[in-house]
Amino acid sequence: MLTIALSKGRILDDTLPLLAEAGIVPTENPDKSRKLIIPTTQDDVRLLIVRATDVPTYVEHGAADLGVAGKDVLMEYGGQGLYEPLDLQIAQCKLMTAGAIGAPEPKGRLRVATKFVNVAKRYYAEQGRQVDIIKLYGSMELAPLIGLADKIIDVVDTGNTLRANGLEPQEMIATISSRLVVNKASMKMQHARIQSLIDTLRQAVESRHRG
Ligand SMILES: Nc1ncnc2c1ncn2[C@@H]1O[C@H](COP(=O)(O)OP(=O)(O)OP(=O)(O)O)[C@@H](O)[C@H]1O
Ligand SMILES: O=P(O)(O)OC[C@H]1O[C@H](OP(=O)(O)OP(=O)(O)O)[C@H](O)[C@@H]1O
Repeated sequence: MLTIALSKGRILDDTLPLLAEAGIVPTENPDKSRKLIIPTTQDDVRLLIVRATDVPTYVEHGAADLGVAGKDVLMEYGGQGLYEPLDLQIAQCKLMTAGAIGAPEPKGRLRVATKFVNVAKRYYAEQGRQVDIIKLYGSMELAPLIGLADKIIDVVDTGNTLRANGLEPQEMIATISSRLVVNKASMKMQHARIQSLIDTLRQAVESRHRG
């Protein structure tokens, strides 16, 4: 059995057409179903529906053989516990700092609100900047508006969410897309099978970006 961990929403929506190219189609609509284990048209392949931030955990521990996770989530998760063989070039966005439009740069310690605590620590440590990181789980854009923080670190695509809240994008930390991740033991034990799936997905990604 091959188990693939995916999160509902944009990752699922953008990954299903790629899996379909490999002949893997869920037997029920994962967006509508309440089930968390979804069989596919291939008897020996199933999907696990997990939170986006939990995908690396399922795959590193071998609860799933493969998964799809945003590079932002992988950077925050850290470690060397996973193979990351393929950029699926989906869910593309940027990880950025942002602050209130026109706000002066604070002189002393910077207060930064984010759900990417580890990324934030690393980023400011590299710059030698003293910061207080404030962990949030969502609605980050609120923090500078309400005086909880000077800046946020979040993913930005169109910039509409920032603009709607009087914020502007500032420094670019990383360009982001979703990656196929593979459990290390699975990659050894089921090498031929997983490698052939990676090859098929790579071709699907390449042909999509050619035409
Ligand atoms: N507006 C966006 N445009 C493009 N890609 C995005 C955007 N927002 C997030 N992403 C990417 O898609 C991935 C999944 O995002 P999604 O919104 O589905 O989950 P999440 O809300 O981050 O996770 P959770 O629901 O567990 O908090 C993110 O990790 C990021 O890489
Ligand atoms: O720059 P933008 O295009 O506004 O995208 C950025 C927003 O997208 C994400 O939220 P969410 O997953 O809620 O995004 P969604 O609104 O696209 O569903 C993210 O947390 C930002 O708030």
